[in-house]
Amino acid sequence: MVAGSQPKLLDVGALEVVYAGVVQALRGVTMSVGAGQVVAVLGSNGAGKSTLLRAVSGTLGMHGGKVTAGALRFDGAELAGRGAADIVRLGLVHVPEGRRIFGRLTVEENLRAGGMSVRGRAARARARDRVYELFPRLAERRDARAVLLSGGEQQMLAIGRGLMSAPRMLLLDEPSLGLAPQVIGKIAAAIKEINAQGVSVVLVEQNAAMALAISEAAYVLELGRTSLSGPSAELAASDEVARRYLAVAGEPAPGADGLPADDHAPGEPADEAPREPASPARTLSRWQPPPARRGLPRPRAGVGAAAGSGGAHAGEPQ
Ligand SMILES: Nc1ncnc2c1ncn2[C@@H]1O[C@H](COP(=O)(O)OP(=O)(O)OP(=O)(O)O)[C@@H](O)[C@H]1O
Repeated sequence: MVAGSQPKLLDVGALEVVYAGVVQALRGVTMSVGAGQVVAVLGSNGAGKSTLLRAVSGTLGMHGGKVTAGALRFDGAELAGRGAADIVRLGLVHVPEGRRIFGRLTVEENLRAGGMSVRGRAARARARDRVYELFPRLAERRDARAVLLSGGEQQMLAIGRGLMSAPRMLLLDEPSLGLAPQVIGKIAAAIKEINAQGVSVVLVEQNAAMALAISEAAYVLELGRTSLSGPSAELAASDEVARRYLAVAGEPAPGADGLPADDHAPGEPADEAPREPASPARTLSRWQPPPARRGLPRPRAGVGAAAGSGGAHAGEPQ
C-alpha cells in the first residue's frame, strides 16, 4: 500500500502518453500521492519519468507530447485540458530537469520571476524570505548572477523559484543530477524540510539511494510501465531493487536520513562535481550488472535481506 491511509492529493490512472503521434512513452502508469507525502519515481533513462511529470504539470505540449488515455486528478480537480499556468494556480509546481534558471538574472530576480503569479507584495516577500531561510546560501548570493552560481546553488535556486508560488505539491525532476555527494545531501535535507513545511513532493531520481531514503513510497518505471511500487523502505530492502538500482560498489549511499556526514557550505568549490552524473555506478541509466563483487561491501545494511519482499509489487500499489 502506498497512500491508502491518507487522502490522495494526486491521482494518476492508467496514463498513456505519445510524443509526435508515434512514440509511446507511457503505457498505463498509475500512481497516487497522498497529502504530505514524498513519493519517489525511479527508473532508467527513457523509462518515462520526465514524461510523467510533464503530463501532470501540463507541459507535455511544449515537448510535442500528448495524453492519449488515462486520468489525472489533483485534489479532485481534473487536470486534463488545463494549461500549465492554470495547474500552477492549483498549487502544482514542476521543477524540470536541468535547473532552468535565468543565468543573466540575479538570484533575487530569479526568485521574483518565480513569484510573478503571487498576488501582493507582502505575500511575495514572505515567499522569498521563506526560500532564503531554507537556503541561506541563496540569501548570501542574492545579488549574484545565476550563471555564476555553483551547480548546487543553481539547483537550490531552481527549487526556490518553484517554491515562490507557495505550491501544495512540488514535482522535482532529478535534483541531484551532476552534483557531488555532499551537495546531494543538502538537497535531500532541503526536500525533507520543504515536505515538513507541508508541501507534498514527487521526486524523480536516478539516485535511487537518496530518493528511497527520503521518500515514503516509490514507483519504478520501466519502458513506460510501472514495474514495481510500494513503501520505500520495503523497496530498498528488496533484492531486486538492491541489485538493479542500489548497486554502488565501494561508494557510500547517503545515510538513512539521506544526509551526508560532510557539511560543506554550498557554493564552495568542493561542492560541485563535474557536470555529469556523479558516479556511473549510482546512475541507473549507466548501471551495469556488476561482476562478481569479490568481497566488496553491500551498498546498504539490510538490502537484499528480503528477496521478493511483499510490499514491492508490480502495477497498482494498493
Ligand atoms: N520530446 C520528445 N519527443 C519524442 N520522444 C520523446 C520526447 N521526450 C521523451 N521522449 C521519449 O519518451 C520516452 C520517455 O522519455 P523520458 O524523458 O520521459 O524518460 P526518463 O525516464 O525521464 O529518462 P531520463 O532519465 O533520460 O530523463 C523515451 O523513449 C524518450 O526517447
